[in-house]
Amino acid sequence: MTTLNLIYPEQSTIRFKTMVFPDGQPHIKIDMDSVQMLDRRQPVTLLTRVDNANDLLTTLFIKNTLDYLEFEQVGLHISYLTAARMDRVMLDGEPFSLKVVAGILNQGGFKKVKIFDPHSEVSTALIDRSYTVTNHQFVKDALDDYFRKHGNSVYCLVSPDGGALKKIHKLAQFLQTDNVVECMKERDVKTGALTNFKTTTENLEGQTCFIVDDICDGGGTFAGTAKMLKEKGAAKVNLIVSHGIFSKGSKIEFVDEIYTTDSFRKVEGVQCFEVGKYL
Ligand SMILES: O=P(O)(O)OC[C@H]1O[C@H](OP(=O)(O)OP(=O)(O)O)[C@H](O)[C@@H]1O
Repeated sequence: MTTLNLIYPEQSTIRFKTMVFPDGQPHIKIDMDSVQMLDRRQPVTLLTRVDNANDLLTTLFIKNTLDYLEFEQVGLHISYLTAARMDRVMLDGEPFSLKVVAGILNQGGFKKVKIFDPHSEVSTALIDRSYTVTNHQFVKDALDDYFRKHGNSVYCLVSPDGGALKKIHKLAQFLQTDNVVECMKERDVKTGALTNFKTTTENLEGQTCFIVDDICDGGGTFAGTAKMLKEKGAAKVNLIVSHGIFSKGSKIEFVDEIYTTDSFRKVEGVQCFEVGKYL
């Protein structure tokens, strides 16, 4: 596969240099020697994080460069998509950010777009020719790693809220388990405050729980959920999140171990897998 890999440049088939001009404009230069021998009718995949406005612009600049070079089939693999959480107008006076980001990506005219564990189906609904790459294999790898280190034990998968609930049963099917604990939380979208952590599961005595979700930002969702699970007897509460932002650090109260990927950035102090394997 021919790749232009911004996440792991050393693995890129097409070599390039990225830079930022003094006025802040991002720029890319493709090493023409590395494209000379390529058949431009064959597919090229651009792998990138789209975690800020400059990444978005760089992505479109690269597509434009490849268009000029007459590559015919350029696909885009996105490890982390900025604004994926803003999948509706949350409050009057705020934008529908994901719609804007999707509109920009659609300008690129990519042949196919794959997104690793997007926050909701709104991303693939708005982005042309786009597909979700599920978290299934990543979660399986995390569980295998955990049980290799700690020995096998009875475990349950936990969905912490409504967003995660939509995905957890397909994951459970993939992992061939039916031990799923459904939880709920409430978020005040004005203040971000989290309250009302609850679940209908009564007893988790001795269980090893794995909370599975797309993003850990400040970690409040997971501290609140883990506290509740431990009050119900859980022996261990671990967290598996595809995208580790960890805006308040990677130590989360009541959570024992954390698995994430470098989809957003490489995270120290937790088990951080390379996202490239899953894209
Ligand atoms: O680490 P935190 O700061 O707690 O944020 C992470 C949570 O935020 C997002 O969900 P959101 O609250 O937007 O709800 P939803 O999944 O039900 O849409 C995400 O899916 C996590 O559940």
